[in-house]
Amino acid sequence: MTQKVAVLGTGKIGEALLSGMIRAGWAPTDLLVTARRPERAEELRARHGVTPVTNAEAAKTADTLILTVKPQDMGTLLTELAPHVPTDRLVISGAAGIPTSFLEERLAQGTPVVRVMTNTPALVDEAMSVISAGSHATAGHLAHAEEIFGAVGKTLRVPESQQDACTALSGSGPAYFFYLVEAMTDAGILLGLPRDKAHDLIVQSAIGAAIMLRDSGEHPVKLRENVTSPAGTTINAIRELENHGVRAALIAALEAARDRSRELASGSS
Ligand SMILES: NC(=O)C1=CN([C@@H]2O[C@H](COP(=O)(O)OP(=O)(O)OC[C@H]3O[C@@H](n4cnc5c(N)ncnc54)[C@H](OP(=O)(O)O)[C@@H]3O)[C@@H](O)[C@H]2O)C=CC1
Ligand SMILES: O=C(O)[C@@H]1CCC=N1
Repeated sequence: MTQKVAVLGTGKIGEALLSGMIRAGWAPTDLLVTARRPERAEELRARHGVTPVTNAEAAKTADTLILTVKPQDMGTLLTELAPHVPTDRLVISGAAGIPTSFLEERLAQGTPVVRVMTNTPALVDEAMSVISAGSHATAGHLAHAEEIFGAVGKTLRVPESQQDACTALSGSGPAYFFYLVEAMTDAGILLGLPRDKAHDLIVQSAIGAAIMLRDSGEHPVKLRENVTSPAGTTINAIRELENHGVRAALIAALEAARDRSRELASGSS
């Protein structure tokens, strides 16, 4: 029997997931979407050939519901959905901070819930999605969530107690790398390079470094040491990074992201 999947609140992350599922072979006719604005629903239909429905219709029709609204909109969406979700549906939450218990308390007793934190590289099938079971989710439900999110990249199962930390690392993670590229491109301009050349040099260096990190099996310290020649250029840069507390700043930044994820747990702003 065909499994229907509905993405509810199809914004940036919902659409990234949806497009990846279609690239991976899901039939658009088996994918339902909901949106708050009619023009957004039509945009999704035109772009992907998926079927826009109401939240209630999605709840009644789809076997799996993936909720990709903002944490602050989750309470309202669940209030609307709750009367319509049969307990044999799998409900997946993609929202930062929101614990599975938040959904379980608002849905019918026994509804299986899975929490997933993915990231925007889903757009290029290189997402990192971390997956945790709620109290009624079985191994089969987790495997189904892995199948869906596996369409857009890697998946990893973690205890739910680690979800806020994972949100800080990989959920928000791409933003830190974009920020670094932005800052390093500015440095290139200071050093007299045209912006487009500086951008290309930094992006290719980032891609090369990322592939080495993934494929070489070497520790990042060893990879950095290999670049850092005695009395050379790199060590001068590293000294400045240490002088400016960049390592401490990153630790503090990720701690702040983890804390914000915890704050979002109640779904309030
Ligand atoms: N952006 C990211 O990098 C990541 C985001 N996330 C999580 O994904 C979720 C979505 O984030 P993102 O995609 O960036 O946000 P978006 O605002 O792009 O997407 C959320 C969408 O939900 C719609 N919406 C809100 N309420 C309803 C409703 N009741 N019924 C139907 N649609 C509704 C919004 O409509 P409208 O357009 O009218 O506001 C919007 O299109 C968040 O919970 C976030 O924590 C997780 C990982 C990474
Ligand atoms: O900034 C946010 O809250 C979302 C969650 C992870 C990435 N973006």
